[in-house]
Amino acid sequence: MMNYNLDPPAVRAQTLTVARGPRTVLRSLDFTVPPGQITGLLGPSGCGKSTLMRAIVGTQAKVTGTLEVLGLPAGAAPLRSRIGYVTQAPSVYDDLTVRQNLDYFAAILDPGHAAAERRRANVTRAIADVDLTSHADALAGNLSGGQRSRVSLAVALLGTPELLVLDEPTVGLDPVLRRDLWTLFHTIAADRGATLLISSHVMDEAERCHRLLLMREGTLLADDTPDALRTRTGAETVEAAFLHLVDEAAAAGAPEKERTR
Ligand SMILES: Nc1ncnc2c1ncn2[C@@H]1O[C@H](COP(=O)(O)OP(=O)(O)OP(=O)(O)O)[C@@H](O)[C@H]1O
Repeated sequence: MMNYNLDPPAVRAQTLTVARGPRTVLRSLDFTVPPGQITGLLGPSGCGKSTLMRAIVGTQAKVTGTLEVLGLPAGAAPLRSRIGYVTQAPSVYDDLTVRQNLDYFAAILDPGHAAAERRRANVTRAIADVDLTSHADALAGNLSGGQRSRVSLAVALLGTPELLVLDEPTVGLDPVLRRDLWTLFHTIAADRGATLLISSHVMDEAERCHRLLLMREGTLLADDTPDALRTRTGAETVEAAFLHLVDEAAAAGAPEKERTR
């Protein structure tokens, strides 16, 4: 398929390798993440999704190879305000209200008396973005799991980031909340032109992404659209396509593994 998107990629990795302790957990990855789209990072638990996200946001040590984010080396200081990152554990203070949580993070992001008005507007907008306006004055400790996840997401949206990196944002949520969050992700991509990189190990969420990076054991099995993956493998679902690629890689890689043992 021709690629008419001439914008520079939001993320570009070349021979990206990451070690954690004595183990190599990402092995020579080559991929790009196109701007303004939702890219899903999918693979089983422990395959390296969080490690890859940490490398992209610049919090991971022992990264080698090339990793450019929004045209700059990953971890470069100017990227801090251009990237929103939500980790798996919601970073929310239970003894503060939703608005107070947002006020706190806004003060770190955009400090100073002169910025007070802008901070207030950004906090109100971020709360509205995640549909929590009616709960703005509720204590975070009294919110449901899904609402707490949305507070974390609102924190990430505060600085109107160009790149949102969301580590398993829907884990543990019921199907209705998961659907609502995916609707919100699509709205953020469409309305703001933001790039979203979203990890999940739930394969049905893959169908909601524009593009997919399928991972297994620190390697990339595929970097494609859901449609192209299904067509290429003759599978009906992305899950079946993933399993097909796992079998294919195992068949191709087994002798190599034996040789390097
Ligand atoms: N602090 C650490 N020190 C050493 N190895 C680690 C550390 N954290 C993770 N690992 C290893 O790195 C590999 C990749 O872990 P990572 O958390 O990136 O996987 P993941 O795909 O995000 O998993 P999950 O879906 O369960 O969150 C795993 O084998 C894990 O055991």
